[in-house]
Amino acid sequence: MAAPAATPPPLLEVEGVVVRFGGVVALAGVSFEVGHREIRGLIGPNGSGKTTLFNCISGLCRPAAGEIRFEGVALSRVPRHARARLGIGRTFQHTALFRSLTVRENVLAGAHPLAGSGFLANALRLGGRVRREEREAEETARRLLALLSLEAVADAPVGRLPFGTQKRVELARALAAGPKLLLLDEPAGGLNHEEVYRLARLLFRIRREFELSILLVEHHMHLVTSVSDRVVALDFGEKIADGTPEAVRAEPAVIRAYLGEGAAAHGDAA
Ligand SMILES: Nc1ncnc2c1ncn2[C@@H]1O[C@H](COP(=O)(O)OP(=O)(O)OP(=O)(O)O)[C@@H](O)[C@H]1O
Repeated sequence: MAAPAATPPPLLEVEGVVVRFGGVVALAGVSFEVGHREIRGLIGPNGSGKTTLFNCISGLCRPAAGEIRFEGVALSRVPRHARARLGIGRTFQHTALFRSLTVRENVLAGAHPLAGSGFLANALRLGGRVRREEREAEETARRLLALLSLEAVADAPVGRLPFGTQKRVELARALAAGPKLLLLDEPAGGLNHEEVYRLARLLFRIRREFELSILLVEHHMHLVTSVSDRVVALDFGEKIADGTPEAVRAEPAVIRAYLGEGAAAHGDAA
């Protein structure tokens, strides 16, 4: 009889991660998982450790203890620059774009073939392959500009665009690199009600079309609870809840963290 097939590991496993900044414990042994094609919300009041956790996953911050695994690979062994190639993409709370370049150039930078081919190979003999990858990158950029409704501003310098549009450019740039996991840091920041609604539909579409998972840091509670399959909540660097959006919203520790002592008896979080 054939042995049962081994279950593949979750896409991302965060295990006992600890980060300290001097006397401040930013993460106090946090553990959770992100499944394949899952939209996972990450919530918590200001200073609860969400950005620090993103920084540990993307390699900007090194945990003092614990481990993070991506498709079973321990990230402590993977340098920061190699994590994008593994399939980890990210957007930032305050965007990190090339402001003087156009929207199209920024998106192309995310998909640039030299990232895959290597400068030396390009210089020596792989000209044909690089040209093909260049064409593919342009096609990817064209598709992403259409998906994110950026065609009309494709040739405008990013720095002159409204913040909400810049956030879409950053999302397009992150997608251009073909991530398996997308870390989104407050994508709804500065968006109006109608734009938040469109963002929710866009996140579902991105998951479906790119077959990826999303870890979403967001203060906009309605967005998080309407798009996430599961939500993890932090407070002062500790995990205080992990489960369905409904269960996490109703969790007394979450209500206390958002609304203060005494609130838990009265209702759910925001
Ligand atoms: N580079 C740093 N040096 C010192 N302390 C830091 C540093 N980065 C974060 N902290 C502290 O670590 C804790 C967690 O901060 P973090 O930015 O991860 O929280 P957050 O949940 O992302 O907050 P916000 O919702 O306001 O973005 C806070 O107490 C913060 O002051």
